[in-house]
Amino acid sequence: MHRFAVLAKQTAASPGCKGPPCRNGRRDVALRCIASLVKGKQHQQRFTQRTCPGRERLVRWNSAAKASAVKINEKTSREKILTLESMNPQVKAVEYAVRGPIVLKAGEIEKELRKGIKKPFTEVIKANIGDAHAMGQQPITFLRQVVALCTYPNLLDSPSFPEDSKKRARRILQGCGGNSLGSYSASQGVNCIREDVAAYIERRDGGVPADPDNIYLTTGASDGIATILKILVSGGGKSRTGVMIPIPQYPLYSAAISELDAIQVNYYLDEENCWALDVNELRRSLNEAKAYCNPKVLCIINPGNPTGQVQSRKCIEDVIHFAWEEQLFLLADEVYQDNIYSEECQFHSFKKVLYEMGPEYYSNVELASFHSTSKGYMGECGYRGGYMEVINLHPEIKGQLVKLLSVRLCPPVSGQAAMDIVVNPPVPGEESYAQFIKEKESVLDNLAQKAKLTEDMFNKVPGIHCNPLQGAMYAFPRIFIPSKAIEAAKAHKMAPDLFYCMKLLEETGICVVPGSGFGQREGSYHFRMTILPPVEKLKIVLEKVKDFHIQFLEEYA
Ligand SMILES: Cc1ncc(COP(=O)(O)O)c(C=O)c1O
Repeated sequence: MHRFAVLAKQTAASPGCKGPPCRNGRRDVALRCIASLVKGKQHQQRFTQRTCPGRERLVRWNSAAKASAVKINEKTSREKILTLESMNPQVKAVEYAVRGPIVLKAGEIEKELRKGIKKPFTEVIKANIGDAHAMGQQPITFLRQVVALCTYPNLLDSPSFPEDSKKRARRILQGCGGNSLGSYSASQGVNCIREDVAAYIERRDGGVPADPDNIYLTTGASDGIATILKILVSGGGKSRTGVMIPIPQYPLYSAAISELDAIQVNYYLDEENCWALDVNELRRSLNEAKAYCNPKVLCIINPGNPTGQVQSRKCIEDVIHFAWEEQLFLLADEVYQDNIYSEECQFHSFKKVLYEMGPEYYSNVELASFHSTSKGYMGECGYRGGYMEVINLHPEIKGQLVKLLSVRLCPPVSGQAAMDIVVNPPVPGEESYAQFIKEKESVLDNLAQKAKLTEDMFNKVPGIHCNPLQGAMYAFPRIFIPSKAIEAAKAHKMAPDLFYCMKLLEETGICVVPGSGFGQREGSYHFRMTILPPVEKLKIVLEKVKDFHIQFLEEYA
């Protein structure tokens, strides 16, 4: 019988009992007694019903045991090994605004709303992150059918699934060890999926060859980007690797650079010119950086996050030429390659432009480009699927890359299967084609409509200016913050745009990310908002932002 139960019985049976032995201060006994307090409560109830004379003593004993355990904890607890002072300073330096303080606050407000605490709004609208499904977007049926079949192959006998989805699923399963998504794949990814990725790239790039051996399936694009950066960073002092990133940037880059203790080298996008990338600015940034580090990586995000611009072919050529001239390793983040809304813009992959620039370029420039299941029309962020294509990599570095990837075994195989459907969707003549195209176009048309709506509505608000949203999923409007508000922000020890976004959240329930989380020119202020909410909700959000902004300007005039 449990020690406490025995003691409790004794106490109940004998009113003269001196109580449990933990009174003598023995730590082990007291700790065991504390562990049994829950059981003790059951006994207490029984004693109460029986009006047991030992009850009082038992209650006293319970509180004595609790008190002695607290003292023991005080005496025995040692200093933590892992503290803010002793932790990895590179990890401490990491910041990721997209899920930063504003999002924590949004979580707190949601909890308060659930508890029934009254607010000037009834729900928090999380327009802070590019998560389409979280905003109600429905999955692409064919993708989910294939993943479902791969996950539960018994469904392959079901008449509810179209034959083309079954064909895809069988092929993926055959590529998986043991015909199961539940087994590890090769570290570089399932072979047949890498073949499908290579075939997709060739189609996309008008026949420019792609070698499956250069394809690495990844845990979302984030994992590919972080892995390549890890291999690239070396040296100390002035030889430390400098990584050139756009400002504003997607904070995965600054976070990975901090974590690797590399040097962040900023180049600014030209807001006055629709966030275009100007090679003169790249040159300025590179030349300045050479004084304090060894800049050897140039990151490009196209279409841009948070800025939504789509680079022209000419601009891409200039960038490639610059990278070739300055011997920079190019990282082309192309996760929004399907998200182009402006009719004047077209997606050009860095790989294609590189090939078209001729052998001097395509045999020399080292390029890693990234794609993902998370964005586009599918928005399957949760599957953590992605790939990178790396070209002109030194053969020995290829070996090092595979070694590094193999330490983490493999990316999620379900994510690899999802990636396969992104690169190998139904084609004309297949049973699922019509539905697939309808769903895909519906999502993309809807996003295009919302991109235009957002730009137009923001530009009607005095003190807000929004560049055209040519691509991706975000607006990054510039906001005028009056000097009185800047002072108020200082008094709250907040960046002015964080102060603005906090107030927006607290007064309207709309959660957006301050521009300072992405970087912006000194003295300019922005926020990033996704255009993913359904149209009617987006209209409400934009109206609320408008009203808030006008009131904010009045308050701090
Ligand atoms: C520009 C950019 N690159 C990479 C990522 C990471 O995507 P994934 O979910 O594939 O890791 C994102 C996500 O928002 C992004 O916007």
